Amino acid sequence: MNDVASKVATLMEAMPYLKKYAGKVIVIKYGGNAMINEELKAAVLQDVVMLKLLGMKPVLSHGGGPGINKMLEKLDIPVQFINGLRYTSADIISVVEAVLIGQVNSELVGRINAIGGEAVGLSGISANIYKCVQRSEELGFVGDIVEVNAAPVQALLDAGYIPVVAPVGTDGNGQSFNINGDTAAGKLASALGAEKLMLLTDIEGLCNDIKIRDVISYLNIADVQGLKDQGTIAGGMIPKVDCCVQTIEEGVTNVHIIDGRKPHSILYEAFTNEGIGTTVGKDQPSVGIKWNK
Ligand SMILES: Nc1ncnc2c1ncn2[C@@H]1O[C@H](COP(=O)(O)OP(=O)(O)O)[C@@H](O)[C@H]1O
Ligand SMILES: CC(=O)N[C@@H](CCC(=O)OP(=O)(O)O)C(=O)O
Repeated sequence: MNDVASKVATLMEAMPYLKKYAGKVIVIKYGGNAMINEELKAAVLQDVVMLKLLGMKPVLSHGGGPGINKMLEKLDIPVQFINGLRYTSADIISVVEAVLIGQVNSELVGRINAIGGEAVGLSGISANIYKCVQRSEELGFVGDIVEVNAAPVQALLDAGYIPVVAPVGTDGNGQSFNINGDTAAGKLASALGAEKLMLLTDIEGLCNDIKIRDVISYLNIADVQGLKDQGTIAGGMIPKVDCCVQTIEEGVTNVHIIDGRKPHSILYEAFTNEGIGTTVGKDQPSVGIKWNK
């Protein structure tokens, strides 16, 4: 195929997906180590703007854990995670807000706007978007979301803006809570009735073995407990997969864990027949699992 023919073929391959996703809400979770590299960050934000230009309603729900760690180290405050969640003292919640809202959110908004999108930055504190209760004494100011007020985010989408949302919530009485970025993105996707949730991460997808990187291309949620029991789903993948399961149970049908280190992974996932990473669902048997039996 010559060069022009192959470009046209790529566009034609995208056609059914463009039809399927037109006017639909697509929530993208961006965070972790996939956020550190500047070139990749530019590619992710270009993809988000591209989705908007192609007629979709993208929402960028971000994390920023590495930035929080860096700031805590500078301040000589110890970093501690319990089952993938950050111990968040009164001092640490101030740092979390400063980094996630003051730095990460405003940087992402500025960069989207610089490449032609119209982004508006919010956190879950804005209009009580993420109403929380304390998760446990042990974790300090970590919140469990008990209610999502998606109306302000929906209003921004309907007005043509790209909402960029930080994972900080509130008890509604002025106390802020730290929320895992994946959990917040999943809850927001469910509340918006999103067509698709994409969780960008720093690995190819859910793997049988992270040393071999053999990706499980389709994960039926019925197999999650078995994979946890045999130790395949571990570490940071636990809250990520739990979030996928909950989001699917709440009615979002297209949920994907994809490699945020691969440039333009969002466009690959959305508009190519192969897709990439791990699709999580409940409609077909898992593909690619190796059971240790
Ligand atoms: N079975 C698995 N497949 C892929 N990654 C896994 C698996 N088990 C544990 N992990 C770890 O989970 C990490 C991703 O989780 P995390 O670092 O919390 O993501 P992010 O910060 O991108 O949100 C991977 O880098 C990997 O080290
Ligand atoms: C409760 C909790 O652990 N909150 C996370 C919020 C940020 C986040 O999730 O960032 P990534 O997506 O970049 O990891 C934290 O403090 O690190």
